[in-house]
Amino acid sequence: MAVQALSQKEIEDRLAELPGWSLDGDRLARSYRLPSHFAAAALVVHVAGIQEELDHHSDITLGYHTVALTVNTHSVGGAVTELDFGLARRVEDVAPAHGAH
Ligand SMILES: C[C@H](O)[C@H](O)[C@H]1CNC2=NC(N)=NC(=O)C2=N1
Repeated sequence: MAVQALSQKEIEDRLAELPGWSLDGDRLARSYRLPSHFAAAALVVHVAGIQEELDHHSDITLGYHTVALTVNTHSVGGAVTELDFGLARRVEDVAPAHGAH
């Protein structure tokens, strides 16, 4: 079945399982702090690999000791879908190993 926009309630239910993530306008968002700039850059590269694997891509901003991600699903007009939560969960799985919090 084609991917569908999630309802507000479906988004809230899924956000409750993803501490640190929030809805920023029409995008799922999270910022991480990292112990160094290189650690932040390494997280970006790791996430890029996951995004290529999933064929689903966030907008990522690399800061000094920060990485900020926002994502929605272009193919449904920029709504939040299960694909966005799938990416968020994968990022959560790898972020701690980079010292992200
Ligand atoms: C052709 C390719 O599958 C699509 O362009 C993918 C790539 N990455 C994507 N990323 C995001 N965030 N939304 C999409 O709809 C999307 N579509």
